[in-house]
Amino acid sequence: MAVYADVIVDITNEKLDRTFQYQVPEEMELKIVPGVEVEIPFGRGDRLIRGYVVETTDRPAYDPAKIKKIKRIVPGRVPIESRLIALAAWMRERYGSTMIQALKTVIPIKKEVRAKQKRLIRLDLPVDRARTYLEELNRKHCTARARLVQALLNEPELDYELVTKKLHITPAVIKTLEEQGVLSVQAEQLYRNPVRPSDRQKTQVVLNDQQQSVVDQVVKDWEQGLRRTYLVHGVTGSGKTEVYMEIIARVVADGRQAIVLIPEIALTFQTVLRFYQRFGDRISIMNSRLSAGERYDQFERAKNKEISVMIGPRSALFTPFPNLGVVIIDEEHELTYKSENVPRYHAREVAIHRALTEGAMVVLGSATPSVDSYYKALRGEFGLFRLTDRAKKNALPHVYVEDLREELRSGNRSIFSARLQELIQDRLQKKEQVMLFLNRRGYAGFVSCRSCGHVMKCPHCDVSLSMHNHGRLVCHYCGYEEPTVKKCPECGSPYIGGFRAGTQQIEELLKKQYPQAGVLRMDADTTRNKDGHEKILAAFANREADILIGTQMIVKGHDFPAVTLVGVIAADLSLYTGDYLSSERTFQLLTQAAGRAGRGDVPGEVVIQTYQPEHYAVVTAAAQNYEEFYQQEILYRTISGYPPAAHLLAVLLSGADQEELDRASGLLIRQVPRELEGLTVIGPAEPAVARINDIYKKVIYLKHKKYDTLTEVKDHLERYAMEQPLLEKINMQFDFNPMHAG
Ligand SMILES: Nc1ncnc2c1ncn2[C@@H]1O[C@H](COP(=O)(O)OP(=O)(O)OP(=O)(O)O)[C@@H](O)[C@H]1O
Ligand SMILES: [Zn+2]
Ligand SMILES: [Zn+2]
Repeated sequence: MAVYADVIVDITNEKLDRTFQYQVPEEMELKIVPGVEVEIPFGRGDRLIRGYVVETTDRPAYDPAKIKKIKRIVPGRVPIESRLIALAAWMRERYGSTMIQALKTVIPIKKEVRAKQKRLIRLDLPVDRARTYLEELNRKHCTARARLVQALLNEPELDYELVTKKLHITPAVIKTLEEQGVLSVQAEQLYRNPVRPSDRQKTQVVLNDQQQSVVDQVVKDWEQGLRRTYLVHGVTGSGKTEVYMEIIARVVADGRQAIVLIPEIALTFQTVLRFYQRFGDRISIMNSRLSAGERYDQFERAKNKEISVMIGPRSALFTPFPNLGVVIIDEEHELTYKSENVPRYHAREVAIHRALTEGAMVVLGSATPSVDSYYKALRGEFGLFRLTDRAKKNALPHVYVEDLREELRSGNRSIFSARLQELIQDRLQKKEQVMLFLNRRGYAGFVSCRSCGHVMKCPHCDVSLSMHNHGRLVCHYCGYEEPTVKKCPECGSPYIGGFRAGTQQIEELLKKQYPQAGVLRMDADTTRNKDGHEKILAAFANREADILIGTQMIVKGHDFPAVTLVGVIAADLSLYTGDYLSSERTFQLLTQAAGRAGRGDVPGEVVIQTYQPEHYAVVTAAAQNYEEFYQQEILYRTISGYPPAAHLLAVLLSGADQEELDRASGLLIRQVPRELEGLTVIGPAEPAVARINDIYKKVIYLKHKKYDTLTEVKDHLERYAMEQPLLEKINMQFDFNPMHAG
């Protein structure tokens, strides 16, 4: 059978989907795979040009007699483009998508956008005068200006964006200082080739024994040509970032490049500055605010080896470094590493695959490693290192767990426990700051008893049931339903229902109870406007308010030294999100929230409020005991057959016509090859949100011990869908080991 190849001739073009089909000469058949660079006759004159194979097929797109033949495979070194196309092909197969969707994920799209001019802020005062000025600002409590001058004293040149977005300083403040002659704002050209006056040696710390031992072992492997994945489990503040930088420095010294993935929310000014001080303009920072043009420029600079280190969120993983040496993934447990767009890839898996094919290593780091990575580390798949001590020796905060059932029993109906109220009062008096955290993630419609803590769960899936609009309790995995209860089946109490508490409600209560307190609220409502996010954080950093209320947006990466109390209003909100990750997520959120308290000189306190004080996620988080949490959690995953003990594939179906969708999902579920041993089929069920904008949704779950079995099923369903007219009207997407609730 003849084989045809779709070839792309200009991958920098916006139209990645413009491919041209060629016939593959028989002798090349085994070598023609996605990514291979080929020479092809092109256009009327059949002039020879180069292109890349993106896909092969046995179906000709048009009359086979008119399809030209590939001339030859371009010999020599495999260009980075080839490797990225091969990576896209791997992602397509592993996660399920079209080749074009995969290519668009991996390859930056060049648009005719004029890149915005980058600006730089430079200190214009001599250092001693700047110091005097800083003292004066501090005396007058001009906190925003003081913070900027302090930052400029640490690093005399700063990226403008960095200062406004990450240091939370408003343009007005910069303007004022500029008018006073303290600093000047300059344009990009100067930025690109800056004279770097700062003495970098000064900022380099001496690694402690634990840190040094990690670096030594990784470097030893590196020098011996061993390429592995490592997991660094280090408590908050244990100095993981220093370890990363040391490893990067070693790799860069060999002429290789490094990618550092950091969740955008944790990509704070302090972090960026540390990399900047160490590697100067060999680094580049990526964030989601960059225009397509800016992103493209950055990738070009990476390809041309103008930079050696790329720092950014998930998509920075595709930086086209020609000679990649290491990929670092900080906060590797973060959900944002899993893409919510097709192909729904996980950056950790893709990083490991990319590293494998390019001879690079991978370093994962977290204070609360994902159960998935820890499982692999314990099995020897990843090298495991532990950093058990804080580098600066300041103590971890004291954690109180407050039982909300007890509060109810003793007549306290407020959403603040007696302990939290007392501690808030104390901090207001001492003029220290408080963060209150409502861990609402996604849709949490669980039903629980406020008297005994009982939670309504699915009898088949061991996840919490969700209350739906139609007044029934539904399991998001298997579709099991039961009527809403009026009385607690455990204790008979009438106080059973959905948990309802919003950030706005908390704000109103606080204002009533502590009229003297300045309160800021950060949630989807208050951050809707452009820069709303930054303005709130800036105001809090400037101590314009005593209390900051927020959702998970406030727990990550922000360093507020005056915060000495953190309250978690209801740990239960993330304990029962109706999916198998809820305990893991809760443990991480509680640990991270606790990590916000006592970053300065005064030790911190944390109050965790819950109806389930005996839940292992709460107990182990309060004790800061990861090992114990992991042991309990892996037991649950193993018994219930959830990842990493088994793999889960969600087949997401959607369509505008409910009746068609029902028929299509019925057809599809009958196509699942049930004879495959060990395969569990669940559904079709309604997901958490069963209808959005009049588009109906259904989900089928497939479970198996082996990932590859699930990709086989996926391939089978894809083929079936292409031939079945009804399924053409239905949108079908695959999500392997889904991480987003519902
Ligand atoms: N060996 C060291 N000697 C002195 N200070 C250190 C050392 N290593 C790290 N530090 C300092 O300790 C603080 C915490 O270090 P770092 O941010 O690297 O920790 P981390 O593990 O990445 O923290 P987190 O998990 O909170 O992000 C930083 O201020 C850093 O400069
Ligand atoms: Zn009860
Ligand atoms: Zn169920």
